[in-house]
Formats: sequence, C-alpha cells, structure tokens
Amino acid sequence: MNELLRKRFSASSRRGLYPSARVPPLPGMEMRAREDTCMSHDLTPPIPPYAVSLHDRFLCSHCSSCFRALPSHAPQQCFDLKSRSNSAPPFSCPTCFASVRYCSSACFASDRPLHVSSHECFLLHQSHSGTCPADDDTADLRVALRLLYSLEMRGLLPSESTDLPNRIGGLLVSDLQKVLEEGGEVAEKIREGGMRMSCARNSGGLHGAVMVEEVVLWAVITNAVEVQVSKGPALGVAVYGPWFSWFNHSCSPNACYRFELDNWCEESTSCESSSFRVSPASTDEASIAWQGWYHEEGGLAREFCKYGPRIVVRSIKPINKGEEVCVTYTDLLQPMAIRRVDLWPKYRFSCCCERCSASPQLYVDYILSCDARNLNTKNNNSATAEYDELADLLHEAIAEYSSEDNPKSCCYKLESLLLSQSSRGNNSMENTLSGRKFLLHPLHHLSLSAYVALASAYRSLYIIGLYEEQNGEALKMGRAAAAYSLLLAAATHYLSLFESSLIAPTSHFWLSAGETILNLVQSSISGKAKEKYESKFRSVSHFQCAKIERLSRDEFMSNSMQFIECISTILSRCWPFLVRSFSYLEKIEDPINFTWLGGAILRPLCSLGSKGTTAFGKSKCFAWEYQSGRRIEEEMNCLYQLAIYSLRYGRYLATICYGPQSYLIDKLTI
Ligand SMILES: C[S@@+](CC[C@H](N)C(=O)[O-])C[C@H]1O[C@@H](n2cnc3c(N)ncnc32)[C@H](O)[C@@H]1O
Repeated sequence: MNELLRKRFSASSRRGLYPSARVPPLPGMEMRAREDTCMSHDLTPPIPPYAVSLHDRFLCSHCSSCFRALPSHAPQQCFDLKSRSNSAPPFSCPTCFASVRYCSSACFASDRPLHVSSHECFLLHQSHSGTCPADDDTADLRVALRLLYSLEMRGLLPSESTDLPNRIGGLLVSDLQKVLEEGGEVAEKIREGGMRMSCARNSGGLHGAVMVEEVVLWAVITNAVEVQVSKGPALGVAVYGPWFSWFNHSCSPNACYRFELDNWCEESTSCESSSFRVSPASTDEASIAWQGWYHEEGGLAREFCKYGPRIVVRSIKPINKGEEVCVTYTDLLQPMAIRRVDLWPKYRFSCCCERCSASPQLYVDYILSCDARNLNTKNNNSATAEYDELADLLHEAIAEYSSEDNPKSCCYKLESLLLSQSSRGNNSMENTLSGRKFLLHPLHHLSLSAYVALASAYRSLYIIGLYEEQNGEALKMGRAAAAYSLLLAAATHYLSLFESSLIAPTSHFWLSAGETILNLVQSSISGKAKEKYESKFRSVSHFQCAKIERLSRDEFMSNSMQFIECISTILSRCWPFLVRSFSYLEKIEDPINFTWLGGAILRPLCSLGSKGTTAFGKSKCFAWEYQSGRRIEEEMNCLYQLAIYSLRYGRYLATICYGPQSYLIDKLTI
C-alpha cells in the first residue's frame, strides 16, 4: 500500500504528523457574499476555464475541446493510423497519433492551435511512443502546459527573477519552495513533471531551468478541480481563474459546484462581476492589489478557453451578506484527522473551520471515528493498533478491487472483516464485545468506505449474473447491491442531519440506491407487471419535489424527516427480503434508524422539529398493503416504491446542491 493511502486509513495520522488545526490561516484571497442568500441559489454565472484536459483514458471517447462524448461509432483505438482522416467526426490531431479527438470542425479549429502550441501534442506523442510509463495519467501535465502557454501569450507570467512568485494569473502558488525542500510525493511529482513539461516545450531537449514549469504545475496541483459531468469517474482536470479559484475550503462548506457543457455562447458576457453574488475580499495589502487586478484585468481570462466545461458555484446553506463562501476540497465523510492528511500535501493548510475547531469535537466527527463501544460514553479511546490493522485490511481489499477488478473476492474479504468487527445491533451489543479491542458500527467512516465498495462490487456481480443468464444468482447479487446502496444512503442521510453540507454526497447515494433497486425490479418482472406498478403508483402518489427557491432550513429539515418517515414504512417491509442469506446485512435490523447504536446518538435528533410546508405533496406517505407470505412479485412491488422514493428524494437533494441543470437530474424520467 502506498504511503499516502496508508496514512489516509491509519490512526497514526491523528498523532501530530501535520500542523494543528489552531494554526491561523495565511492571509490571501477569499470570496464573500454580496447579499443575503438562501440555500440552493447559483452564486456565480457559468465560469469558463483557464485550461482543461481530459484524463488519458477519455482521450479516445470524448472531445478534447468541449468534453462531450464522441459518437459511439467512432473508432476506439487511439493508434489506428487509418483513423487519421479528418473529413468526418471524430476530427483528430494527426501529429500525436490521433490521441486527441474533436466532435466537430468548430472544436477542432478552436482547440488544435492550443494543443499544438502548448506542446501538449508533443507530450502525448512522447507518452505514446513508449518513452514514458503507459499507465501514468498525463492530464495534470497537459493542463499545466496549456495553462503555461495561455498565461505566456497574455503576458501574465512573472518576469524572469530568481524569486519564486506568489501568484500567477491570480492563482496562488506560494509555498512551492517549502514543498520542494521538504520532499515527498508531491515534490517528486513537481520535479518529474516539470522536467517532462520542459522536455516537451523544447521538443525533446531539456532546457536548463525548469522553474516556470514547476510553478505552473504547482498552480495546477493547488487550484485544479476534477471535472464531473456524468456518472462514473471524472472526465478530466480543469483550472479556473480567480472567479472560482479564490473560493477557500471549509469542512462545513456553505456552497458546492457543478459543471456545465451546454448553452455555451461565445459572445457571453455573463462573467461580468455584476452577475456574481460573491466578491473577492482579502486581509492583507498584497492581496488587495490582486482584488484590483480581478476587477481590471481579470476579464482577460474570459478568452482563455472558448469551449470546455464551465463551473457554477451554488449555495447549499443560507448565507448572510459579508459571510465567507467556501467549498470543500476533500471528502467530508472522512473524520478530521484524515481530512487534514488529505489537504496538507496539495494545499498546505490546516483547516480551522467551525467543524474542525469545535471543542469538544462535533457529533459528526465523533461518530465517524468512534469505537462502537464508546458511543454512550463520548469517550473515544479506541485501541490504535487494532484500528490500524483493520483500516489496513479494509483498504487493501478495496485497493485490490480497484486494481484487479475481482468483485467476488472483494465482497468476501470486506464482509468477513465487517462481520468479525461488527456489533450485533439492537440491544445485544454488549454480548459481542468480549475479546475485541475495536468495534465498528455502520456510521464509522471505515464502514462507509466498505459499503461504497460493496455496493459497487455486488452491482458488478449482478450484471455478470444477468449476462450469464443465471437469474437466481443475479437476483441474489442485486439484492445485496440494493441493500448496501440503501445502507450507505441512509447512513449519510442520518449524518447530514448533523452536518448539513453532507446533503451533497447524500444526494448521490440516494440516486444510486434508487437506480440500483429500479434495475433489480425491472430485470425481475414482466413488462406487464411493470406497467401495473407504474400506473398504480402514479395514480395515488403526490410525492413530488416542491419548488426549492427560497427554501428555508426548517422547510428542508421537515421535508427530510417526512421522507425518512415514508421510506421507513416501506423499507421495513422489503429489508428482510433484500438481506436474506447475507450474514453481515442480516445483523442490521433497520438500516434507516440508527438509534439502536445508543443513547449519545439520540440526543441531537430531539431538536429537529417538523415545521413548514412539505416538498413531498399534500398526501401522506403512501405504501401498499403488505401481506405476509408474499411472492416475489409482491416483493418487487414494494421495492418499486422504494426505488421511486429514493430517486425522487435524491433528485430533490441534487437540485438543491447542484441546480436543475445538473447531470444528476436530467436523465431521470421518474
Ligand atoms: C484554490 S486556493 C484558494 C484561494 C486562496 N486563498 C488565494 O489566496 O488565492 C487554495 C489555497 O488557499 C488557501 N486556503 C484555502 N482554504 C483555506 C483554509 N480553510 N484555511 C487556510 N488556507 C486556505 C491555501 O493556501 C490553499 O492552498
């Protein structure tokens, strides 16, 4: 296991390897609200990128300019020299063995000059001619080459000097010297990457100093974001100008962001500062100069990238005028120690947000890392060695699944580990405690990571079962996939009641649970039965998401509680069917109600009222009558409702966090 991954999962990271959260933030740029804003409002217009690049594995299948998928009949083999013809889509660059492709002549014309002049073309040519490791993704280097060239052309690179600059094109690049001196993975990446960039820029020859390449690569590491425009892995990497890159991080953020590929208008003037609900602010004099730059020269950057994914920042909490607006740079479902380990190497700060500096620590951080036996005591003295061993084993199983794609082995290993470390649930927890030095519960971050992998692995086994026409086995695997997806959605939903920014990952998990269950139902019933369910459900349910503009926190909480009430009724009927013959899952009697974990978990819920209007229609939750001794069709009937409710609630949350334009919303017809 590599060092960084080992630290991610290891409790030793809690023992002061990184500076304490009490270190005050460095002065710099930040974004503040210009007016009072409700949750679920776009705070910026769509912001065009400074530079974008697809990850290597998407170069063949997506347009390198606009990031849209290429027509499916396009040849998938990158190095097929016959595909070098440019008379019909996909249009490709002949110089780098057609590594880079475009969906239209407009995209080709707009992007190819930058592709060639930035020497991205040469770098790809080199990579594919076998001089570089084939499994090494070059997106960061390519986006850095593109950024470097664009900055150079606009005179935005600092003049030659022996001192390293603090900013380039408005982007923070301080601390590079320290990073290089301290060494480690990131320093190595910058040194090696800087050389490869310099080599590409000098057509194979190495030019003495690579300082400028290293600075720009560091700007990419500190400021770039992964571009997520569809389900599955991120398509590429993008760097945005100050309009986006000046948003700081918080572990309890009040905003998140989405990417947009559509409706791009070349003449758009929407990036005028008047169309922003935020404006830059700073605490030190040097930064105030940059604030001026933002208003006066920042417009230059509008022409950087005509196509490519634009980014929109959106509020996920009510924000007061003057309040700082922050997004997250890391996975918020990790406990504080791991978030800190994640953030430090790339961003060089220790977060002092209200979540990180709360004393005693907030409930959500406590529960994410607490030994199951300590839930009632608020004491988290878990045995470190036991925890480390478990974390390592779980991580190894997950890493093996990612690299070797053996879902069966992953399910076996993870479930065996969970089973050997789990509490029994309900009132019998104490019975299982003897002999154990660490005990997992379902809200622990290690359990959540395991559920993500298990849901995915069982989904793969379900598809394999269907493909091999082993319907009984497929149904069994599909049940487990649905159960783990639901458990994950319910657990993060529960955590989001205590840390509301977690509604963003929660929306993904409910949508994924809904889709998994729907697939299971659709592959298990006849078309006729499906029609019957659909019409029956449509005629009685008013379960619709109400408008989300001007949504108050009380309304949102009330809607969430009502959703949980509805789904609990249905879930109690189909959970036993989903988990039958899966030993770990069978231990969890009620996946939506975590009160069985103990007294400490109950308290925060008592303050949640149910005021305000509901988003889920005027009718009460609807659930079909349950009869004992049901047949498979009746189980499916019940699961169908569960799928619809999960999808609709997931869509409701996704609309709040990402807006109705999000890719998460528009594919859903239910
Ligand atoms: C993408 S930039 C954000 C804007 C930056 N503050 C600036 O002045 O340009 C990322 C850098 O901002 C700083 N930063 C972001 N969030 C921070 C936080 N919560 N506390 C301290 N520094 C932070 C770190 O230096 C980080 O490397």
